[in-house]
Amino acid sequence: MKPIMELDNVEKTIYNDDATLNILDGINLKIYPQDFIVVLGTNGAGKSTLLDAITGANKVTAGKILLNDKDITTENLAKRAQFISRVYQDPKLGTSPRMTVAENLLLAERRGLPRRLRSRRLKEHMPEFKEFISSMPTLDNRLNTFTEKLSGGQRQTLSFLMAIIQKPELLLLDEHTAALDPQTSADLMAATDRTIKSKKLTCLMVTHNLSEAVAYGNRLIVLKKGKIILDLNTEQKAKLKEEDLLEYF
Ligand SMILES: Nc1ncnc2c1ncn2[C@@H]1O[C@H](COP(=O)(O)OP(=O)(O)OP(=O)(O)O)[C@@H](O)[C@H]1O
Repeated sequence: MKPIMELDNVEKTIYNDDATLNILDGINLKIYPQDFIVVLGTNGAGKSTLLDAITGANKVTAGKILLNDKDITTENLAKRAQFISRVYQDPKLGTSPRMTVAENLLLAERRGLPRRLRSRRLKEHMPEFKEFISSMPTLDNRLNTFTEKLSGGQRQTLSFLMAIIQKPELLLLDEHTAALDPQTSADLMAATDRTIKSKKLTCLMVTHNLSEAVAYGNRLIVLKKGKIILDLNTEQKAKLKEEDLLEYF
């Protein structure tokens, strides 16, 4: 099987006045279709820098990034955003507060299309959006609610739906449940997992939550000081227990 994404010896080096920091230090990773890879690591391990390197928010200093065999190492954020989407930790990022849930979904569905094709006829899309949010009970009957009136959990759920509405080649989840209360976080995580499976998405998820890391995904990588120090495949991950991970922290 061909990988969707390949990181080949990726490095991010920062030169300070008196020190050289290897924030990403020779990352080699192949992400295959329908992989759900969990990324764990202590604070400062390089997780956000890795996601920034993949999206193009931060350019790498060495190595190559391939998307479906095409070298995208020098492509900018906007170009890559057609294929790669990201959900952040902060419920305020990713959604427009003064727009309704349905308007936000329309914006996400039309993103990247030429202006003349960005239909303003929201009404026509309502049945489709109703169906689209039906798997997310927390957003039931909320299509006409202004986003600023939603709870943090509802807003994160909307951010997640906006990130997948165009079915990205690669979905990046950047601790997307971390800012929520434990029950809301668990509910969104379970809904995320169901959706990734049913829509056959390919996903890379950063988390600090060890039980989530054990329970979800088919692969697990641990980052430490910019290097991948553990890379478990599906079989190895199936045998994994939470306590096995403690030694890496
Ligand atoms: N522009 C920069 N200049 C200097 N140091 C940087 C820069 N960007 C990141 N770093 C450092 O690189 C390391 C990795 O940062 P990064 O944010 O990727 O870690 P992380 O694993 O996402 O951490 P966290 O779990 O705290 O979010 C940190 O030590 C950080 O201070």
